[in-house]
Amino acid sequence: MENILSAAQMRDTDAHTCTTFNLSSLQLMEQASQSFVKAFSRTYPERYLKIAVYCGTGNNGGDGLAIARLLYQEGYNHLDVKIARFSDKSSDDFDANLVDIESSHIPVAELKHAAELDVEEAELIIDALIGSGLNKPLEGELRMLVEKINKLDKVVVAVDIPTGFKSEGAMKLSDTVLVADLVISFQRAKVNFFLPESAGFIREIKVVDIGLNEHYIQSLQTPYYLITQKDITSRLKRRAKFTHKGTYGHALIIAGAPKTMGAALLSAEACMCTGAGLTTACVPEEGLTALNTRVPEVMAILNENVNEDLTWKTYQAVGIGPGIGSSPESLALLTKTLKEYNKPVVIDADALNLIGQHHELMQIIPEGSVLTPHVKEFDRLFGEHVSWWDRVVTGIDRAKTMGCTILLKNQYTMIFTRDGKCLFNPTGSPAMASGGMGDVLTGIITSFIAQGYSPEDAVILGAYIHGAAGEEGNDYVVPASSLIKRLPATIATNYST
Ligand SMILES: NC(=O)C1=CN([C@@H]2O[C@H](COP(=O)(O)OP(=O)(O)OC[C@H]3O[C@@H](n4cnc5c(N)ncnc54)[C@H](O)[C@@H]3O)[C@@H](O)[C@H]2O)[C@H](O)CC1
Ligand SMILES: [K+]
Repeated sequence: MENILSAAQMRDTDAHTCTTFNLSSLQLMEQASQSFVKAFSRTYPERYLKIAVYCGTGNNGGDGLAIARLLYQEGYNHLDVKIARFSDKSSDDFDANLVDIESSHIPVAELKHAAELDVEEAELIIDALIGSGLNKPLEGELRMLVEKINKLDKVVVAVDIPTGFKSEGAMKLSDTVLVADLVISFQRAKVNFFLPESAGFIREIKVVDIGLNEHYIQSLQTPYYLITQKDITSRLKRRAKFTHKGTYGHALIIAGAPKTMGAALLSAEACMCTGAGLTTACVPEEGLTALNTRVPEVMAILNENVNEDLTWKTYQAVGIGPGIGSSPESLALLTKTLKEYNKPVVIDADALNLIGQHHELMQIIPEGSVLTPHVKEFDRLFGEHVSWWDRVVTGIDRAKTMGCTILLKNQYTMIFTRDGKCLFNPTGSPAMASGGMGDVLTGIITSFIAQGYSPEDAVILGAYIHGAAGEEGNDYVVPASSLIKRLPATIATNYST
């Protein structure tokens, strides 16, 4: 997994890299600027593009000056630099780069006030005003300048971090941020890039290697990690020769009510297609024909007969919740499951809402269980939150205190582990924003547990594979039932590469 660093850890790595690699901070700035220019010229190869580089007077501004010089050398000759000099402070490396640029042919203008900016001829603006050094919300002249640039409606490419964007901590949608079409960020994505509030400020992100000491970075402690494909390949086990259905476990999916049988069908079919040796669905009698017709591979027990028909030890994994509703019978079934199945349970949808309404059930959730809420279910369980950052804080805390893995669904789904980490899943697409997706995920995770994966690995694999299957084909929308059909192939591609 890739660890995600705080701004302070980034500064620390910066200094450590200079010492261990015998580099000056100016040389590191040059490396970072070269990496930016490489990524920039791949995205915007047109050398006639009119570009304005807006620089602050710290190291982000220093990068901006070096970037302008390097772009000019690369043939981007319709280029000018604007320096926002709203204070007397400047960094040494900014000053050094200013000397270099002043001896070049690039026009440089200094703004002492935001009001001095009237027309902007450039088609594209490079934002090098402030990066990771942001220490308070934008105000005064800088805020006015950023608001003015935002109104220009130009393409904006930010250096490292958009000006005014906090790399960690709670964001407010009312914050003033220079809205970026693209952020070319140094070495690691910043944690707030993964939270939904960032959508209003950032359209696309590219992370470039600037030559920081990776060995050192990996030694740094952080609660935040990004899941990579390697984590999936290293976890997924091949199906060995001479194995049989008994090798891959028997999963029980408790789902569905007469009017919401679709949830049970999707969940059970996803469980089967993820590779559980056997899948049984516990459903109402009204759903039996649908189940037998739609997924003949899945066996059934009737939820009204559970007391006679259910033998817990038959099942290596149990998933409960999709479409069960909130009837007293569902509450009784959930309570029975949590009390009697003394292994981890995958808890989703209506089961989470029932726990939200009957908080005493929290106490009987088996150790190691998996909770898979979407944002509303998360808030019903743990209380209202005003920002996604606050949810991250709560998720980390609750996963530890409950001894459970909590998966909070999102564009970058967050997985809170029992040992206090927050893992971001990179796969998935807005095409997956449609009904039934969560039911499918419950089936996938339950299936991986039945096959012998630990609940935490099952969640990591489940979130990644679910998202990867949704991305395939780049479709406008992926109905949950089509995603299920892709699962066997998606799993196979991820263990064979
Ligand atoms: N390891 C790396 O990632 C490298 C990063 N580089 C670049 O350096 C910046 C960070 O530079 P720094 O000098 O620390 O800060 P900034 O340039 O972002 O900010 C300058 C300065 O601005 C002041 N300030 C902060 N908040 C406000 C505010 N709200 N209003 C007004 N002024 C404000 C504060 O005093 C800051 O110090 C990083 O993003 C990269 O672009 C290196 O070039 C290479 C290695
Ligand atoms: K910036």
